[in-house]
Amino acid sequence: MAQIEIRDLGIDYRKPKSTEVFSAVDSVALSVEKGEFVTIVGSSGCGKSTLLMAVAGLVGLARGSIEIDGKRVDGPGPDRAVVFQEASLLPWRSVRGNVKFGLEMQRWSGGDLNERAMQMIRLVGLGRFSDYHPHQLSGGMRQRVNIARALAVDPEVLLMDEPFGALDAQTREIMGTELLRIWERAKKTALFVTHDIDEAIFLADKIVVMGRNPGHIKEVIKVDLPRPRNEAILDSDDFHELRKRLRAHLAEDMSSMQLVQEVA
Ligand SMILES: Nc1ncnc2c1ncn2[C@@H]1O[C@H](COP(=O)(O)OP(=O)(O)OP(=O)(O)O)[C@@H](O)[C@H]1O
Repeated sequence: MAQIEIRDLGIDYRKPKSTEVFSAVDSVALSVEKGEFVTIVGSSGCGKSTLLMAVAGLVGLARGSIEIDGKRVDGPGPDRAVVFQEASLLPWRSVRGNVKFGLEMQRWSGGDLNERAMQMIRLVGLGRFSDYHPHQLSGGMRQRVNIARALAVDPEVLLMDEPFGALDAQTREIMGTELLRIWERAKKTALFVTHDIDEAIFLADKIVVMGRNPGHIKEVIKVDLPRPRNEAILDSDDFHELRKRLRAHLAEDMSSMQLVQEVA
């Protein structure tokens, strides 16, 4: 049995200042195996975040179902942790305090809590910075704290919405490699939304390519590149081939968007 099973998913939103409802995601079916790293790509507004938030239990479903380990998702739960684009850290708490915060919410306490927090901080490579406060960290370091906080509560599934979107290209690449190292040790199932084609390939066991109007899955591409991966893989023929395939998908979406704008 797959760990995440999405069947015939549909999500509707209300248009701003209107009673009219539109379908943001429709007829989405997806299976994700335990421990798999799945990236989600597609042009802006095609429903990537909506799909991720639905798995997080933060968006209501209009149609279909989502199951995690056979249990229907009907709201947020401790089996899932979300990492957003902006590191949402408490500025008055240290790195350790921030990581402990998530654990406190789940009623951890005492020495266990401190040990668990430090274990996660070391896992993301910030052992020396545990007493620093968010304003004393770089953007990449802040996102590591965010990831440590998400992993600390030991979720089954890690949901990431453009977690490196606000970082510069070089830091982003470093964070990608770091994330894979962490993921390989933490052995979590991961769903990762990104605009970046190279990032989508580099991280994934499989890539979900979404199309728009309404958001749907166009293709699921299996990535057979060997692991562990490093930047050298970006120059391999297989990587180039996958990049070409994804670019073609996105170009197709862009040209259909232009057509809609011209007709309008
Ligand atoms: N809370 C909301 N209420 C109404 N419409 C929404 C809401 N959230 C998203 N939408 C709309 O739903 C559609 C899908 O949005 P979503 O953010 O899921 O797309 P996305 O692929 O993640 O976009 P991007 O890549 O730009 O972040 C868009 O048309 C967006 O405007």
